[in-house]
Amino acid sequence: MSEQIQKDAIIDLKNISVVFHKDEAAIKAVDKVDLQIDRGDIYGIIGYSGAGKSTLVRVINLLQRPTSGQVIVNNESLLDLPAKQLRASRKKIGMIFQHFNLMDSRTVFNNVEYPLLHEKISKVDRQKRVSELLETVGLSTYAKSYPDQLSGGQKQRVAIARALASNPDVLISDEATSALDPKTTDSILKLLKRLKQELNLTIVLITHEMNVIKTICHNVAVIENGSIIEQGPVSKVFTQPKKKLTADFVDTSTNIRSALVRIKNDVQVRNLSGGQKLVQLNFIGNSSKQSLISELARDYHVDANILFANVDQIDGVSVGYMIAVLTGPDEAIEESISVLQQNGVKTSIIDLTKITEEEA
Ligand SMILES: Nc1ncnc2c1ncn2[C@@H]1O[C@H](COP(=O)(O)OP(=O)(O)OP(=O)(O)O)[C@@H](O)[C@H]1O
Repeated sequence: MSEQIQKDAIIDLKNISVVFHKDEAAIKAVDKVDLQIDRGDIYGIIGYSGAGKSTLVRVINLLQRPTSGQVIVNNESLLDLPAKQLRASRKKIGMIFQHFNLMDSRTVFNNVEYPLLHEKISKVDRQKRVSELLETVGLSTYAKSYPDQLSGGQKQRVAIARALASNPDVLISDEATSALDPKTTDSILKLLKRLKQELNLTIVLITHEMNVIKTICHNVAVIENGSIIEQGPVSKVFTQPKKKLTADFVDTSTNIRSALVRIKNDVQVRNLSGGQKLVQLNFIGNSSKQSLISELARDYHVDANILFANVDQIDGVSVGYMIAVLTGPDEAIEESISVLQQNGVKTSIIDLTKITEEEA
C-alpha cells in the first residue's frame, strides 16, 4: 500500500525541517513535515499567518533549502542534483504569488516571454508560445499593455501564463487569490482548475481561506506552528475535522457558526426539556441522500425539528450540515445518534453555553 502511494507521488517531502536564526533565537518555521502529493492533485495547505505555509512550499522548488530532510520531485532527489540538472528540474515547478511579481517596465507579452529568453528556441517559436500562453489565460488583447494598466485578476493571469511558459508539471500557488475580490478569486480558481485538466498539472495551493480550499482542492493539509496537524480529502476534512483549528477553518466557510448564535438567542431552544437534545449533523456523500431523519421518527420515535440545514458540493461530493432538536426518550435519542454515526453522519451534541457572539 505505501509503495503505491510512493509511486503516484510527484512530490514527496520527507522529514522536512526549516530553522531560521534571528538574533539569538532559532525559529522552527517547518518542523519535521512529511508530505506526499499525488500527480494530478490540487492540494491545499491552509494555516494562519506565520504557520509556515510559504516556507514549506518554497522547499518544494528549493527556493528555500531545508535545514534537514529530503525533497523528492518527479522521482528526483533535488538536494542531490548537480547545479545544472537542478536548474532544469526547477523549471518544471512553476510558481505564482499573492502580489504577482510582474516586471512593471515590461509589457504583458515581455513578462510572459521572460523565462523563455534563455531557452534554446527560435524567436519565432518563442513568440508563438507566448501568444498561445496569453490565449490560454484569456489575455491575447492585452499583449502590449503594461502591468499597471491591468486589474489584479488580469495581473494574476499574466503571472500564471509566465509560470506556465516552461511547461511545468507542478504549479505552486502562494496565496495567489488573497489580494483579489471574491468574484475575481472565483475566476482565477476556475482558470487553475481548467489548466490542471488541460495541462495535466499538479497544483499545490497555499491559502488562509477555507473557501478557496473548498472551491478547487481535492486534498488539504492544515498546518500550525510548522507542523501538519491534519490532512485528507477535502470533503472528509470538512465533515469530520479532527482538530479544533480545522473545525474553526471549516466554520469560516459554512454558515453554521452564525446559525448557532441565532439559535442560541431563541428562548425555546435555550430552554430545552429533559427529553430534548440540540445536535449538529454533518453528512457526506450518499448519507446526505438518505432520509435518515424520517427513519428516526419511524423506527425510534425520535422527532427532529430542523433549525438549520445546508448542502454543499465539495470536490464533487454532497456535503451537508444540519442543526436539529431531537425529541424523544433519552435512550431512543442515544440509539438514534449511534444509528446516525453508523451511517457516516458525524453527530455531536451542541452545548450552547460554549457559543459566543464573537465567534459568529
Ligand atoms: N527568512 C526568514 N528569516 C527568519 N524568519 C523567517 C523567515 N521566513 C519566515 N520566517 C518565520 O518563519 C515562520 C513561518 O513563516 P511563513 O512565511 O512560512 O508562514 P506563513 O504561514 O506562510 O505565513 P504568511 O501567510 O504570513 O506568509 C514565521 O514565524 C516567520 O516569521
